[in-house]
Amino acid sequence: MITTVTLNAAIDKTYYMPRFSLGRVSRVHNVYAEPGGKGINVARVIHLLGYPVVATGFLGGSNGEWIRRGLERQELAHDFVNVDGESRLCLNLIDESAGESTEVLEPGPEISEKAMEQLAETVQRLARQSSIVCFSGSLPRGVPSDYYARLVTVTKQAGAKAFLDASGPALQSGIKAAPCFIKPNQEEMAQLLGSAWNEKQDTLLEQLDTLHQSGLETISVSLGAEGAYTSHSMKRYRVRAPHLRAVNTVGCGDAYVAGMAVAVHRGLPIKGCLAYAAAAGSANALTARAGYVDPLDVEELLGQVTVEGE
Ligand SMILES: Nc1ncnc2c1ncn2[C@@H]1O[C@H](COP(=O)(O)OP(=O)(O)OP(=O)(O)O)[C@@H](O)[C@H]1O
Ligand SMILES: O=P(O)(O)OC[C@@]1(O)O[C@H](CO)[C@@H](O)[C@@H]1O
Repeated sequence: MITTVTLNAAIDKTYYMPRFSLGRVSRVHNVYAEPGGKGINVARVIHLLGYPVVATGFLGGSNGEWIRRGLERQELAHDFVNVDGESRLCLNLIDESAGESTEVLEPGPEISEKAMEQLAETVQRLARQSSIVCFSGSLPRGVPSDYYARLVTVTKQAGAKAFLDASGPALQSGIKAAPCFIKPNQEEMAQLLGSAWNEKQDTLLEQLDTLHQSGLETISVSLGAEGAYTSHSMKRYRVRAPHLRAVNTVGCGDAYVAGMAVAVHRGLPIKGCLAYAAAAGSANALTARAGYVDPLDVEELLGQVTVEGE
């Protein structure tokens, strides 16, 4: 099975409105409310693709209870640690006339030392039964930036592969534990390398090699509609995503991670993994909800993804 870890779970609300203007009243005509946060999205996409998955992390308060009930409705297996305080609400405001999305993300609850210990034990137990453990998203308050590194180490010691999709100090510190796979987008990659991402710049590619030397096997820089650039064991690949009419691109990165996890779990060769990950990411863009794919879309888009490289 695959385990996903969401430290900062959320009720994801997506508001569709004809027009959104700051400082004005905006009326919403369509609302979706879903259990979310990046790792929960990854788990849902893995489940929709037909593979066994368990979601863990922290849940708190009545929002946490709402998320738990939502996971049950979606038949998603879960094993969360209860915390004091409230799990957060994340808003995605979609302005249909401009075709723009604005996200408003709460910081999440304060996490105690005791809850962090409990989650480390849960991750160790689940990792022993898993091929892959995916860590995704921001850190709620009180969680130190090296917590992902600790959980990645626990995962590797338990014999599973660790995937990490984080940003800023959490990513910077997490990669010190050498996860098997990371998926920064261009912005996150620029933060990590200290310079704007440019796949033609040799000095940046050399920095990727330094990351490989520290044990990181696969680095996918996701590029939205442009696809992804991947460095795998010092070999380079360029994936072109299919052209499509995007409905909602929030969660595309999570669907990409889910596709990659499924493909690695199935033992596909690297080019097959990259194509499947991109097809899953692109399929998410076709759905109104964040962190959803129709498996038929994934199969169809797989035929339209191209992978160039070694
Ligand atoms: N507009 C689009 N058209 C086609 N494919 C897309 C589009 N946007 C995203 N994708 C697919 O999804 C993958 C991941 O997208 P992206 O780089 O936007 O992730 P992200 O920034 O991490 O997203 P998020 O944080 O919202 O989950 C891309 O590599 C691509 O395959
Ligand atoms: O604050 P984080 O954890 O970085 O991001 C949270 C979030 O924006 O990411 C998902 C889309 O990838 C949404 O479901 C969720 O609301």
